[in-house]
Amino acid sequence: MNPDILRERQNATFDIEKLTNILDGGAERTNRRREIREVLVLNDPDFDYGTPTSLPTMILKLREYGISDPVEINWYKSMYWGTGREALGLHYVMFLPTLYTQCDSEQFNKWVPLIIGTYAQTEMGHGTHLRGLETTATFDPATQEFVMHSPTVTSIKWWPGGRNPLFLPLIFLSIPLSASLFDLFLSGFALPTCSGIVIGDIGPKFGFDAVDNGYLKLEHVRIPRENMLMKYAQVKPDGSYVKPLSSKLTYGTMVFIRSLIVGNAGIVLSQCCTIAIRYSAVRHQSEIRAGEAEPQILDYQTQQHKLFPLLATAYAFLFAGQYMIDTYNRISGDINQGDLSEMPELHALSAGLKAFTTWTANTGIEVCRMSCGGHGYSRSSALPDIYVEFTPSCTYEGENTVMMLQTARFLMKSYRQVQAGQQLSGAVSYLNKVHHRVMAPQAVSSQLDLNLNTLVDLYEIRAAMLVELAAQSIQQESARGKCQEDSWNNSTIDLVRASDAHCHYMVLKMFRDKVDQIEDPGVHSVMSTLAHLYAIHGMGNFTGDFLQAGVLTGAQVPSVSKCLKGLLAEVRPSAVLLVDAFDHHDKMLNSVLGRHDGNVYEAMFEWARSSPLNRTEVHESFHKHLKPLQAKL
Ligand SMILES: CC/C=C\C/C=C\C/C=C\C/C=C\C/C=C\C/C=C\CC/C=C/C(=O)SCCNC(=O)CCNC(=O)[C@H](O)C(C)(C)COP(=O)(O)OP(=O)(O)OC[C@H]1O[C@@H](n2cnc3c(N)ncnc32)[C@H](O)[C@@H]1OP(=O)(O)O
Ligand SMILES: Cc1cc2nc3c(=O)[nH]c(=O)nc-3n(C[C@H](O)[C@H](O)[C@H](O)COP(=O)(O)OP(=O)(O)OC[C@H]3O[C@@H](n4cnc5c(N)ncnc54)[C@H](O)[C@@H]3O)c2cc1C
Repeated sequence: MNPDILRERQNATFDIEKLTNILDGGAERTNRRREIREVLVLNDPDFDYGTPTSLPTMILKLREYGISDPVEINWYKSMYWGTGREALGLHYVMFLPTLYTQCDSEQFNKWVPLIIGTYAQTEMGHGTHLRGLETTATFDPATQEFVMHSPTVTSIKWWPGGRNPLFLPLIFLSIPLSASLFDLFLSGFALPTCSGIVIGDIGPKFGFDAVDNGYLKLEHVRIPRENMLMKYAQVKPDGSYVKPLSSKLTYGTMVFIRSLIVGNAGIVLSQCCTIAIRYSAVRHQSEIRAGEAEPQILDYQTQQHKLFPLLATAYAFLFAGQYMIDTYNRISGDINQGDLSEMPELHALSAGLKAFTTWTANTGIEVCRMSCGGHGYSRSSALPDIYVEFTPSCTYEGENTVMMLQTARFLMKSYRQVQAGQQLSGAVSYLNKVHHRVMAPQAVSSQLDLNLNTLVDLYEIRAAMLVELAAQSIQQESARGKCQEDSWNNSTIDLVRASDAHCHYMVLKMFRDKVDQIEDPGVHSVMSTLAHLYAIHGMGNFTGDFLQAGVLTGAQVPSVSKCLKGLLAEVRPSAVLLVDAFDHHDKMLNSVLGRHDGNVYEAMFEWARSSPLNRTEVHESFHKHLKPLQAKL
């Protein structure tokens, strides 16, 4: 083991295993996750790590081991495939959940055990604006069929992931059927028997290469009436239409996946922090004091400033992910019982946190990569591949700006309810105080009150102020004679800023609540330090907001930076231990720089030597191209 890494792991001030258990949701979950990883994957003789041919093996293994719990499926898949996306991802996180939530019982029993499918909602002309989708579904009572058709080039279904070229069970959305906006259809197209179907691949992408994103053009293709997913809405044999409780129930799968993405952003950021911080502990470069040995780059304050706030953010997002999925499960359970009262709040929370966490993680991955210098640009680091695979999450499952505006819609509606004298509950209850809050600066002293609860309050006031400013922008636009829609559009910069601040406050609050639950003194102490770092770092980035909200004075601004520097130094001794607690296995991380043993240089040389370009002493291209040319010169 690299001596630097060894030294970093001595004198731990907290129990790493206990922190890993907290991240997993308990010791039992940690043990089960490791059992799946060590026994069912790594020690399985049939396991050939991540090669395409192993996809069928993976499916059969999941059945052989009786792994059916969605989270355990994901543990198995992520061990099998490492940090990359894989062809079945969409099947597990969109196709199956749609069947689970949108099929009636007869359809569920008929289809769920049997098929692998994709989710074809987006069209070439519309991804965000679902009410603009053009694919038609016309019911033919004479044959009890729906005629599916792509009337225009822009209506061609575009992007469905995992588009199996042989058998194409897919769920797709078509344009409105009477009062309902969308209905989901399951259409088992076995290509040889279905004319009128044109499918193909949409071509090379920025990444996401393990997933074959395709296109689908339908020319008056007929499918049985029974293929409409009928849990919430039905078309009867006589063609009459039974409306769903809410047209938004069709959007349920998107809410589910957005809820998952929040935690996934934390996982991906934790992977990158593991790589960059372990590497920074073994990389020596330049000198701090002339004549002395080259220091670990982790001892440079700038390196700590790049990485430690991201480390804190990774923990924050992992805890936010736990909160989000728990909230999703609770509210979707109520929805299943017919209680839709919290559906708007679930939509607003999942949409906003999905955008907030993916935007931040996306930027963070690049900071981690660049903090590793040239070796960060090498594929051996895994960081370029992680970035390429993660960055579309800012676009898919709801383009981030649009998602932030959905949250803003909910915030504006809540603000208006407060103005009308209503008492709010839930995540926006802080708006109840928006008119009564004394936004006086803290005590005159130039020292910041570092109590975590106080910091959460400051973020709450900042969010409330920005919500009010956005609402006032809309009111001012209306007062200038603009229609409601133009008033909204002319305020969308403020609206996104308000949603971002709302999400920032929510994430810090969740972090604080999680820290409050930690009983082990050592773990509580180090997590409290990270939560403070997360809050103070945010105050440094958005100082203007806190000044404008009147909760920070000009005299206190220098202490924000001073406090930040102190927290960076406080985290330094525990940095490697904090990434060890993420418990990412070398095989899954697949990074020469992020190895648990820190033996980077030896592994990098071996990695380079294994390159196909190094299979022969002299590359074949010399004999094929250069040598003949030299002979002619
Ligand atoms: C089974 C496995 C389980 C666990 C495994 C564990 C972990 C898994 C591990 C990793 C997984 C993590 C990450 C996944 C990684 C990758 C995923 C894999 C592949 C990704 C492939 C990508 C697929 C896709 O992209 S699918 C297509 C996605 N498309 C969208 O999201 C479309 C976005 N657009 C919209 O949602 C809507 O058009 C809109 C923007 C919301 C606007 O719609 P509309 O114009 O109708 O709405 P209005 O703005 O007019 O508002 C009307 C009204 O409706 C309310 N509303 C809107 N949406 C919703 C909703 N979803 N729910 C509830 N209510 C909604 C809105 O609030 C308005 O209400 P009010 O009028 O009252 O304000
Ligand atoms: C890797 C990947 C995989 C995908 N997999 C699937 C899949 O399996 N199934 C599927 O159905 N789809 C899939 N998609 C498609 C994805 O859901 C859409 O790309 C996404 O919903 C965005 O829609 P769009 O591409 O039409 O972008 P647009 O909505 O056209 O966005 C373009 C720009 O317009 C802006 N904009 C749009 N509307 C508004 C508004 N109301 N207010 C302000 N700004 C606005 C956006 O902010 C953005 O800047 C995938 C996409 C990617 C990248």
